[in-house]
This record gives sequence, C-alpha cells and structure tokens, in this order.
Amino acid sequence: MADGTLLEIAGLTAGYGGGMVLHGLDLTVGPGEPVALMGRNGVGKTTLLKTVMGLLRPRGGTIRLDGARIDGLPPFRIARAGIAYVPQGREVFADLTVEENLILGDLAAADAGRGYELFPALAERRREPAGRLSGGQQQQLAIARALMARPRLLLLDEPSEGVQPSVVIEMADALAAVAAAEGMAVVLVEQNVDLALRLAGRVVFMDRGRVVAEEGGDALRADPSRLDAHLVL
Ligand SMILES: Nc1ncnc2c1ncn2[C@@H]1O[C@H](COP(=O)(O)OP(=O)(O)OP(=O)(O)O)[C@@H](O)[C@H]1O
Repeated sequence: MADGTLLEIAGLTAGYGGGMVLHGLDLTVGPGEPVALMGRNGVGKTTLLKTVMGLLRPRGGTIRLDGARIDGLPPFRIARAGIAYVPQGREVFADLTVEENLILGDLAAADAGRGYELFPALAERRREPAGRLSGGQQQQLAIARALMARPRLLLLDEPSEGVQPSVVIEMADALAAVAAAEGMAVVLVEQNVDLALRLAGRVVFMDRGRVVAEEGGDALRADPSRLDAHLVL
C-alpha cells in the first residue's frame, strides 16, 4: 500500500464467552517490519494473534491486510491472504519426518529445500520423525514449516520458551534474514528480551487488552532498562 501499511488493526475487541480480553486495540505493522509484542501474562497477546489469524472471531473493530478487511474470514482464507501463525508450544507432527512436516507447510512446494536453507540442522535429520528432535529443533521446524508458503506476515507466539540461548539466537537471525530478503513482516510475542531486541525494529507494549506504548528497537538496545518502565505497569 502506498502508505506502507501491511497490517492495520483498529478498535479491535475480542474475548471468550462473556469475558472480553481485547478492549479496542489499535496496531499497524509495515511491510517487512519485525515487531515484538510484549506485556505481562494475561494481557491478551496470544488472544490478539489468534484473532488476527481468524481462530477467534472479533466482536468489533477491523483488521485489514493491504487495505482489505480480513476480520471475520475463516483461518484458511487468512492463511491464503499471506498470514502464517506459529502457536506457542512448537506444534509439529511428531510421527511424520522432518521433511514431511516441511512439505505440509506448502503442498505446492516441490521440495523442502527452503526449510533447510533457513535451518541447516534440519537437513541432517530430514528422515527422522519430528518427535525425536530436541525442543529447539522442533521450534525451528515449526517456524520453517510456516515459512514454506512465503507468508507476508508471520505471527509467532513465544518461540523461545524452553529453547537454549544459542538456538534462540539462530532463530532470531534466520527470521531477520527472511524479513529483510523477502519483505516479510513479523509480529513476535516474546518475554525473552534477548530475542525480542535482536529481531524487533519496534517493540509494542500491551496492557489489559490494548496497546499502551511503543519504543524503537534501537533505543531499547541502547538502554534495555527502558523496558522495565513498560513491563511493570
Ligand atoms: N480459551 C480461552 N477461554 C477462556 N479464556 C481464555 C482462553 N484463552 C485465554 N483466556 C483468558 O484470556 C486472557 C488473556 O489471555 P492471553 O493468553 O491472550 O494472554 P497473554 O498476554 O498471551 O498471556 P500469556 O503470556 O500468559 O500467554 C487471560 O485472562 C486468559 O485466562
């Protein structure tokens, strides 16, 4: 879009049963922009990702991708529009091989090469059941699978959970490379400051179902103590 907006969320409300979790949330993300979303437990970060992906129906507000409304569409149509989602908990098909998991990420892909370029360690284990990989490699596989279809926007929920620091850094650098090379935007929900700051050009802070503040990644890298002011609200 001419104004450089890929994702535009305005006045979004959503919740479960009688309880509202998102209370009029506004957020815009530019093409190719890596954004980290931070905030205390329970403020609605996961709920936001699920709502953007169409897994939870919004109660109000609008979600636009490249200017076109996507709120209310079913998840498969949102995926086709160019959004991929890697939920918390590294979901892979444990009984299928690494290669089969990758191919399932994009049935139109002739081979899984793209996934192996992202994370070369996966190539060495391509014929093994995914369930035998370490936690960190399963997370890499879940991310690689989501990237097979070349999304324009990747929604990623807490990928660092239970993953060793060296693998976290590898994940951040692989994602940053794809974001830069292909113009893929990322919305990363992350408590791990190292990962959030390594990847994000901008950090957005949520509290009680709304975006309440944001900071440039460079300012936070220069002075990470600025994070505390936003996270202890
Ligand atoms: N399936 C559900 N049914 C009912 N309530 C839910 C459901 N999922 C989440 N909630 C509630 O919605 C609120 C926001 O949860 P959400 O998972 O979006 O927060 P979060 O910011 O991602 O926190 P966390 O870091 O703990 O995952 C919480 O009060 C939670 O208990």
